[in-house]
Amino acid sequence: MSARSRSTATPRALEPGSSTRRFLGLLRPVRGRFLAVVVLTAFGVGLTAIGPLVLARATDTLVNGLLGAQLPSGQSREEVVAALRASGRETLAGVVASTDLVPGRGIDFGELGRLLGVTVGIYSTATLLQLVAVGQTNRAIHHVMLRLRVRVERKLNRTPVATVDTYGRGDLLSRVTNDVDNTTASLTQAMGQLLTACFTLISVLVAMLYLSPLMTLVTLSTLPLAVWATRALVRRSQPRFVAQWKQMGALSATIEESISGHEVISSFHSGQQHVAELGERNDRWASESVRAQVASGLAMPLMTFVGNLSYVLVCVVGGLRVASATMTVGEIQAFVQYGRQISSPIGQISGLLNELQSGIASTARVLEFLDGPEEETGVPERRRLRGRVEFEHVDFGYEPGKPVLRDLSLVAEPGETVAVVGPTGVGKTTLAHLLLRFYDVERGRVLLDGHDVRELARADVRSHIGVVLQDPWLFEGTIAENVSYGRQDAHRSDVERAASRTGLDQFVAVLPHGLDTHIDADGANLSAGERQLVTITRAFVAEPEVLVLDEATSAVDSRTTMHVQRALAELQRDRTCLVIAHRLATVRQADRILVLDQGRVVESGSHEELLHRRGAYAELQRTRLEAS
Ligand SMILES: Nc1ncnc2c1ncn2[C@@H]1O[C@H](COP(=O)(O)OP(=O)(O)OP(=O)(O)O)[C@@H](O)[C@H]1O
Repeated sequence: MSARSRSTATPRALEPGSSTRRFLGLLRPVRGRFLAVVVLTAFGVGLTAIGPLVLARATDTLVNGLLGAQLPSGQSREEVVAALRASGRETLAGVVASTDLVPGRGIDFGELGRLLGVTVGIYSTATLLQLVAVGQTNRAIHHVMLRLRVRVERKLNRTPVATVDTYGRGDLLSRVTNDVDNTTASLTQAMGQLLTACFTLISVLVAMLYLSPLMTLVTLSTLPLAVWATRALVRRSQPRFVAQWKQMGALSATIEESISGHEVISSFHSGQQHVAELGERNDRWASESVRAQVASGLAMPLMTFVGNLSYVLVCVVGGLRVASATMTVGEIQAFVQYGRQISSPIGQISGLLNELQSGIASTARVLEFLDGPEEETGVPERRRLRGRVEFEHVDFGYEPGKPVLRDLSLVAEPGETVAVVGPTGVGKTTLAHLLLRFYDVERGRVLLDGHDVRELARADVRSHIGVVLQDPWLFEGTIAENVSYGRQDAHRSDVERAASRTGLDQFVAVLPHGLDTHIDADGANLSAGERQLVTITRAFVAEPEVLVLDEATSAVDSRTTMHVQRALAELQRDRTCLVIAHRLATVRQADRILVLDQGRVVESGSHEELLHRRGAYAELQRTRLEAS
């Protein structure tokens, strides 16, 4: 691979800080809705925090009534307190002094009912606001997710082949599926639970401070312990989550291999070996996953423990405060409630931050892919070329220090059929990769009608080159859709004309819906020959000036060979044709045969000329004949 293309093909890793920023940046397109969610959540949670204050009043009304009913009427509260103190009942005196009861008066049910009504109203409104916030959150996240998936889909279509190779197909698959899902789940949590937890923390803190700064301090005295535990857990779990998602990528790669190579695996009975490898990767993923989950799973029990500690402190100190008449029983009850309300968001925030780490790690992987190099887009200029192909002193290697082509030069004149032969792995297919700009040369030039292909847009180059590969690629859809894939603006008449020229029409005539017959993914319900006829017809529709045939007839059964040969001959007529020949039987008709060896063209001529010369080609023929 060239130094230039190598540097652009390598994906860059994101800085940890910038990935968090960009994770939150995903919410930018829905900022209006996000703001609405923030406001709704703030009000909803704020109301919930007011609830215990009203309930405190209700409790005090109850305590006042219960105590008051037992005290003699006709005395003032102060007189009752003094009498209790005189009889040595200090604690009860303190409790009575902390209230505003009227001796002899029982429970004020009217006041109690009103307070309970207010409480129900507060909690109902809070629930309603939070429900609306959840609805808005879901809509916003749905929108963000949709945009992200569209971006990923677009990017996939623009990612250069070289970059896909760099990631590895399985890892890429995992980035665009698992990591996108995980990003979405984390955003939902960040926008929902995390927001609620943060607002709860703030509003409860304000309510507690309003009631009693001292008791607030007592309630929060366990906070440093909670913060320390949270930070320790986050530090431990973040690298574990990154490792977990990395292992998930590797696992997906193995699964993808076993699906795409299913037939080969079955035919070589190597299923067991594959299962073993899958098992090993699965184990590695499971072990990373367990480590990550154990680290983050410790958060909840730890926070519950800290919460309970604070509860005990509030009860003890609160009891003393009531006895010393500085607080009411209702207020202490409110603090018990607040203590619970505040311990839950502290625990939640730590747990959610842990999960967010996993989401941010996934986002970094998705963004790394989205930031990766891409091919220029745009509609190719549709102008006719003569179709002259030239490789001029080309040097190229996929990996540094491993050259494949060395100072290679060749010319295919317009309309000429040039076959390239040579030992396996010598670089024949690489010629097609360079011509199509899947990769760029390291040194030298590849010229199309005299233009350096690197100076033309990739889409432009490819619009002039038709490719028929060894392994026909078909997608799920009708035969006509598969054929017209060769040219976006192809009409039905173009498809029909091409089908009649390649003979595909005769094959589809017996199918139930002709050209509109639906084919499975990869054309599994067609024979190999039929699949190839479809791809040849596809190349026909595109009307390219140059054709690359990658040993197009190798996978064809004898019944269809003749048809495919005829279709190919028709396709080759009046076009420059580069035949990447992996078998020698198919090259005899070529105008010229080039023999590649050690990265160079070592012989050139017609079949007869080369045989006569008794050089590399004759040697290749002889070894092949002996081998067969
Ligand atoms: N994407 C890639 N990344 C790294 N190396 C590659 C890549 N594609 C091919 N190669 C290597 O480059 C060399 C040339 O490969 P190429 O496919 O061009 O050979 P070929 O002559 O077409 O072989 P065959 O006749 O067996 O198909 C081989 O050593 C191959 O292993």
